[in-house]
Amino acid sequence: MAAHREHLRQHESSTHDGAPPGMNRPPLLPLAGTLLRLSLPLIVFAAIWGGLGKLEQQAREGEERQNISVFQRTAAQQVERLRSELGATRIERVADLRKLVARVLDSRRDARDVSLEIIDLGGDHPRLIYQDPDLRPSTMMYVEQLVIGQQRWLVEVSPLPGHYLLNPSQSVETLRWGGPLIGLLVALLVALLQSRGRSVRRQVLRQTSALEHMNHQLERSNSALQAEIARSTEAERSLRNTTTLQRAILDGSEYAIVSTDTNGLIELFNPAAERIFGWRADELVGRATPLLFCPEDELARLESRDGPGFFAMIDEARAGHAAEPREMTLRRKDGHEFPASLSVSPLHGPDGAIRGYLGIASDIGRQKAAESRIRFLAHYDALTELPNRNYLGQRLAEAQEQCRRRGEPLALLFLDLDRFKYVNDSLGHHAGDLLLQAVSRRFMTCVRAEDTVARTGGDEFVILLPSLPDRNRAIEVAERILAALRDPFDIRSQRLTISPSIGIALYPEDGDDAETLIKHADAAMYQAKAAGRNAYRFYDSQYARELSDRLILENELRLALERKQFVLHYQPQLDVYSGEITGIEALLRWQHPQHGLVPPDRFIPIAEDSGLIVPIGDWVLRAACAQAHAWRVAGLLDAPMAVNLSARQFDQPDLPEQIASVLEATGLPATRLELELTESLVMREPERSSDTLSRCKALGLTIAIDDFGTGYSSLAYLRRFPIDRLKIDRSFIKDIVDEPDDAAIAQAIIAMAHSLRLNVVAEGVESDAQLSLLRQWHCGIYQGFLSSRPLPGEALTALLRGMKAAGVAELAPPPLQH
Ligand SMILES: Nc1nc2c(ncn2[C@@H]2O[C@H](COP(=O)(O)OP(=O)(O)OP(=O)(O)O)[C@@H](O)[C@H]2O)c(=O)[nH]1
Repeated sequence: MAAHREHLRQHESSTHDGAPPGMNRPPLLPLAGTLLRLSLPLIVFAAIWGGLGKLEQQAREGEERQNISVFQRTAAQQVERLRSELGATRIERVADLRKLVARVLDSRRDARDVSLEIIDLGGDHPRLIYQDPDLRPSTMMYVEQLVIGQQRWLVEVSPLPGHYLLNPSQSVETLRWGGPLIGLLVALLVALLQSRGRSVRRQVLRQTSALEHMNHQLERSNSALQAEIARSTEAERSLRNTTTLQRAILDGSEYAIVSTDTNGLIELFNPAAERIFGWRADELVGRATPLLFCPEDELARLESRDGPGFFAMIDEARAGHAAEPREMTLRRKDGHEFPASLSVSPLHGPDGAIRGYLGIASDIGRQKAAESRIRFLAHYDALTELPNRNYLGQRLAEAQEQCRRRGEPLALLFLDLDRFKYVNDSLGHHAGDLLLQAVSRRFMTCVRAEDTVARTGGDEFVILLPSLPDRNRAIEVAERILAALRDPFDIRSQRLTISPSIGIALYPEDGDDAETLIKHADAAMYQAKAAGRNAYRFYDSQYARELSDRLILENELRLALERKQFVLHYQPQLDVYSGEITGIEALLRWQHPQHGLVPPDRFIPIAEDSGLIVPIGDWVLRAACAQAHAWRVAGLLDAPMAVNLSARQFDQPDLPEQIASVLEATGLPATRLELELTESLVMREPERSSDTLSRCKALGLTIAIDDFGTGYSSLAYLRRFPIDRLKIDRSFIKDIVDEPDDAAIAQAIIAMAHSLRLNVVAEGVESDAQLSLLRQWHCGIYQGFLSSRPLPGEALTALLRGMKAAGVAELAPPPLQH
């Protein structure tokens, strides 16, 4: 209202001043305004005055014209009368005439209203005959010539004073004064009307502005009302949704939701509550909590057992606070108790007062079980339920501390099952698991209660023997374990035998801390494995060092490929008679950044054991094929390239496809690739080997058996394989000159190979004498230092270029002369 009044005040002041509020009007404007306001009355005044003045003028002129005509008529009558009166009389003299005239005129003086003057025009000069004594100069005059006898007179008639006046009549006079007066009055009226109009306009403006303001107010209230209506519609909708949502939450909740009044009488019991407590809602509504779910003595017990329990929570709810969920034991209808999480919070009515309580409970039995399982798994192995590596660490630390204090030794046995992988591979993982469980149980029978048997991973176990009287006790346990596993296990109706390899480390002599002890026991276990398995070994620092060197080498070997530390050396194979190059063998070398060229026998076994041989072998195959192709393209050499294959490579099911793709990638024809496989490799699984070799052979490759003679296999047996060549191991060639037995064996191999139509290559030929014997025995090809050491690719390329330039095809020394 105050704002409205202020608005009106501002509006009024703006309409009064004729300028918007806050604006300074120039001082001339009021004057101009006043003049503007006065202009209409002035115009009206002038118009009326002018109009009535014109009327007065016309009336006056009319009156004058009328007076003149009356006067002229009267004057003419007077003159006519005079003529008639004078005409009747004989006048001899002017003086007589004058007298007569005077007399005539005087006789009717009283009745007359005009004066006369008669002038004689008969003489030389006009002569005044008669002049009325009452004659007064006048603006009106009637003149007529009067001829009487011989006399010519000019009669001038003038009105007597007071007669035929030209003064306006009363009405004209009224008009004369009435004009300005009426003009003034009308102007005043106009001014009055103007002022009234302005005031009315102001009033109308004020009312209009007030109406507009009210209109605005109305619009505002209208939109506020509409917003309010929309809000309340929305609130209604959301309330409906909330109610549906609440119902859905109550029905769908996995938590038991129970609401009570302030006296603890149940009002609501949701489906989850029915499930959890075993009561139906209709059995409980109106009954009192909490005794339904927890008997009094149980509540008291809870209070004392769990500290601030149920009642503390209710007290908190009564105080208006939602209590933190508490874990407590609750009871089902059938009396069964279960661990639960319960929270109680107050329910407030619209006035803010507490109108009841809401309890939310969940059965945390499974959660508790899961927690205890997690706790268990943090310390125990899930499969065998033996302590795990983590828990072993704790126990070991405790035992060590105890032994240190007591000055007693301690033994750590590291056990790994021998060839456990085969159990998994042949009978499946599940059988492997069952075996691990059975083995664990047997281990437990071999130790005292204070000992710890832990499973540290896979098929590895650690047995901790604290407070040893002496090292014999460790031996005793190790032997007991070996003996315990000697009896077969019955796993899924299969009788299985498994043995362990055991490494033993002693505290304090083999290590002062847990990590070292475990590492050394592990190293000793490797030694037991190396010694043929199913055995135990005490830690031996020398052996451990070697093992550690080997591990270091293995790690370096893993990086060698990507660091491009491998190189190929090539050794030519020569015709024993002509000395021509009939083939090249690719030999792998490791260019170690610190140790220089590492001999293959130092790293190939490691590569094979670790599986690294597969990617390395693949690299060898590609590099050798690429080099052979390069020599062919350069026109330097067109002989087969021999590449050694490891067992792991050979075992790859898609080996032929891999070789085919390498040949395609490098461009080398299959006929220019020879695969060398050791005798023991192909004899491992003869059927599979035969199949793989046939598939390789089908590509067009040549197959050679390497190191022949070392694998104790019979040549007759080898015939079953699709092979092209035999390579006699250098150990047989080495002494053929001096050892007749070796010579006989070599000769026999060559002869038998010939009978089977196989080519024979003698390896490791270093002397002319050896070569000469080989020639005698018709061994077709040889390879060895005698002709060339294995050479780097560039060196052999240079050699081949030299031979080509010299036009020689033989690399061999000149044949010996006998
Ligand atoms: N069934 C089963 N096998 C497992 C489990 N953990 C690891 N293994 C297998 O156990 C085998 C352990 O093999 P290794 O110890 O390396 O080799 P091995 O065959 O025992 O041979 P050696 O130890 O050299 O005698 C691997 O094949 C793993 O896959 C397990 O929990 N259950």
